[in-house]
Amino acid sequence: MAKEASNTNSSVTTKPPPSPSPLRNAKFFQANMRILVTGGAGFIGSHLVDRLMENEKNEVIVVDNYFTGSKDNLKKWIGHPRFELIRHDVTETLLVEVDQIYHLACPASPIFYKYNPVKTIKTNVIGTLNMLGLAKRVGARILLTSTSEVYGDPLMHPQDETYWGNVNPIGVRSCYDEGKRVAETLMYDYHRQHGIEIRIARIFNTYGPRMNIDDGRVVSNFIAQAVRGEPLTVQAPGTQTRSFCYVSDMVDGLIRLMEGDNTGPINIGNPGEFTMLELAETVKELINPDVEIISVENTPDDPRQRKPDITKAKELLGWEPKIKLRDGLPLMEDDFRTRLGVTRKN
Ligand SMILES: NC(=O)c1ccc[n+]([C@@H]2O[C@H](COP(=O)([O-])OP(=O)(O)OC[C@H]3O[C@@H](n4cnc5c(N)ncnc54)[C@H](O)[C@@H]3O)[C@@H](O)[C@H]2O)c1
Ligand SMILES: O=c1ccn([C@@H]2O[C@H](COP(=O)(O)OP(=O)(O)O[C@H]3OC[C@@H](O)[C@H](O)[C@H]3O)[C@@H](O)[C@H]2O)c(=O)[nH]1
Repeated sequence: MAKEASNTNSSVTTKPPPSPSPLRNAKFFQANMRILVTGGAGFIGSHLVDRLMENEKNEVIVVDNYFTGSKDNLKKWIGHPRFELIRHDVTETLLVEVDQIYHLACPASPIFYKYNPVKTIKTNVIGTLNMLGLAKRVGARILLTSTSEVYGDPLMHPQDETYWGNVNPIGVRSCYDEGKRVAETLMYDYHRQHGIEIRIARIFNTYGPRMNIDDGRVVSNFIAQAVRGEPLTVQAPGTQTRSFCYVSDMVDGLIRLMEGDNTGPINIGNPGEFTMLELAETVKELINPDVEIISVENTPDDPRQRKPDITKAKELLGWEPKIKLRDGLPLMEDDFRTRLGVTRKN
């Protein structure tokens, strides 16, 4: 069992972690590392699965209820002897024997997480409890994909992990923001009370191929609009900022966090910060200079600024993003053009 040399509150750990399966130490049977990815049919999850499957020592089990994910994202692995796909909702208990759990299951786009807010809370709270219960039973290490939304509409800029956030507890985004905050609390309580090995990633806005075309998040919206020749819808005022991380960088950060000795929470994101108007102008310039940029109404509680301080990720994980927005957008454009069936004009 790896030593728990965590960087934050884990010095208060009271119990040793549960033992993993005896097969780990078996003399004649070299078991593969068996890894569960919840939400593995989604955008980040499917890219993570691709990377994990590259290692021949890994067996990967995906559970997903296909609310926002799709089997299509995993089609190259279906039928592979080291891969299993299970239709399962994490709000129900799950019994599988695994060594690591990447717990991603949760709708991530605001229009989807607000669609059924009670279900979003259940997914974050009951779903995380179930995965922690599983980790406890089988002695697995568990990583939670938390979010920059735990900082709410931040009063500290850029945000580092010591900031406790500015979150509306009763707003339309609370099902997600507060749900993830409780999920983080549960992770730490299982760690302190039961010795579970935990990892918490606070993910900032991530983009890349395989995002749902109608996902509703800003990068996928703008790219789909530019490819279709429709106006780019900047939600007012357009001066709000976000920092966008390309998905391959994100997956690299998640794996480093899982494999390392630090519990987190650790921000994983790209500190390059843009207003939504700047993003629209960049997409227009790179993808379709003929499209209009229009201002549309915003939704309540939209955070006004967001940028990760990634000092901790650099120091503790040796990680920093490599792909700049201007290089990542065209990679995503290719994927969207293929799926939308719209070729480039010469
Ligand atoms: N993409 C981002 O910018 C971002 C930012 C911060 C945090 N995150 C977190 O990363 C994770 C993945 O995000 P994503 O962008 O890939 O989103 P996504 O919506 O593409 O993927 C989420 C996956 O979880 C599945 N799912 C949802 N509820 C489930 C349930 N109850 N049981 C089983 N499966 C369920 C969905 O069907 C989908 O496949 C989420 O936990 C999200 O909160 C993402
Ligand atoms: O068409 C659009 C969509 C969105 N926007 C704006 O773009 C910004 C980003 O919005 P998105 O919906 O992409 O995402 P948000 O930053 O609000 O939430 C995101 O951040 C953290 C993650 O946990 C969430 O999963 C993710 O969706 C917002 O200011 C929004 O008002 C537009 O200007 N136009």
